[in-house]
Amino acid sequence: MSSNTSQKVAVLGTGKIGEALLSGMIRGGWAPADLLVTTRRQERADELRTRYGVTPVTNAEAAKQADTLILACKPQDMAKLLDELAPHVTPDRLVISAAAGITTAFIEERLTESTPVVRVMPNTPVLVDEGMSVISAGSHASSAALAHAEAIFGAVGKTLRVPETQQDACTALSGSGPAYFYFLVEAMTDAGILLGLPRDKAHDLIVQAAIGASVMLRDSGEHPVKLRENVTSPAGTTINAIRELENHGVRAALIAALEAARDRSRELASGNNT
Ligand SMILES: NC(=O)C1=CN([C@@H]2O[C@H](COP(=O)(O)OP(=O)(O)OC[C@H]3O[C@@H](n4cnc5c(N)ncnc54)[C@H](OP(=O)(O)O)[C@@H]3O)[C@@H](O)[C@H]2O)C=CC1
Ligand SMILES: O=C(O)[C@@H]1CCC=N1
Repeated sequence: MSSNTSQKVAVLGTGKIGEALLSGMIRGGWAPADLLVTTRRQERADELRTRYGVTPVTNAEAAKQADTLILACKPQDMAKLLDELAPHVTPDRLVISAAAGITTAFIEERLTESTPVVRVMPNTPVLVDEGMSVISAGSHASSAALAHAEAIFGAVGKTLRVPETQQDACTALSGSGPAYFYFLVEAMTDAGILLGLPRDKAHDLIVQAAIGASVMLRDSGEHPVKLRENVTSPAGTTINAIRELENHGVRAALIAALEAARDRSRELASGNNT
């Protein structure tokens, strides 16, 4: 929904993801006058007002003034935020949570009965309009509510609807996903250093390989196995590297890593917040 509908959207807990979303919404045509933000620290509120022209308010004011409330604090801070909001949120509001692990039921049981809640798992490429936001409806969210969430998060990348039972898995794959690629780039750049390349050249080579491979994955329609086979010449260089990756259990490590991320997402929902 764009600014000409005069719907107000508030981002509550405007940190990294909240700001990324806010900046994307403004790029996508939302009027800063229709965007409210809440923060814990005054200096952060001032920073957001100066940078984007949005209006900092308290959580209670956000609930009173905004039609859509996007909860973007850490899962560990969610219960406290909901305690502050609960007296002020009426069921004509749409509540969207971007917090890992937090279920729509967790939110619904703390708000006025029948308040529509949508759970979204974005990722940091929303900063460059290449995000992926995975969206699920709570028990009182209509298809219009889902479409509204899609309009907001669709301004900064793609969206995908899934049943909420798949959200923890999607968090492991997509929410955390960019971190794994950065980790690979970091490790492969170190390999370049070992092989005698200057760090800046190694970095540029790996980043461009990542961009080229990503565009081919997205646009070629080929299976990743086929794309990898095309690089892997008989008795060539690549197969020697692949053998080492398999010897070191990299495939199994990735499977175990994503399973651990999925499990942590589940834990956050069950109140294990340490
Ligand atoms: N980072 C990522 O890649 C992704 C994060 N997420 C989810 O997004 C959420 C935010 O993550 P991220 O942006 O990284 O975290 P940040 O810590 O950057 O942002 C959270 C913000 O919430 C503020 N805050 C906490 N409690 C309150 C409150 N009661 N009232 C107002 N503001 C409050 C914090 O203030 P202060 O700065 O003072 O602590 C902080 O600025 C998390 O739930 C995370 O699971 C989802 C997808 C990807
Ligand atoms: O690490 C985290 O918990 C958050 C959620 C997904 C990405 N970052």
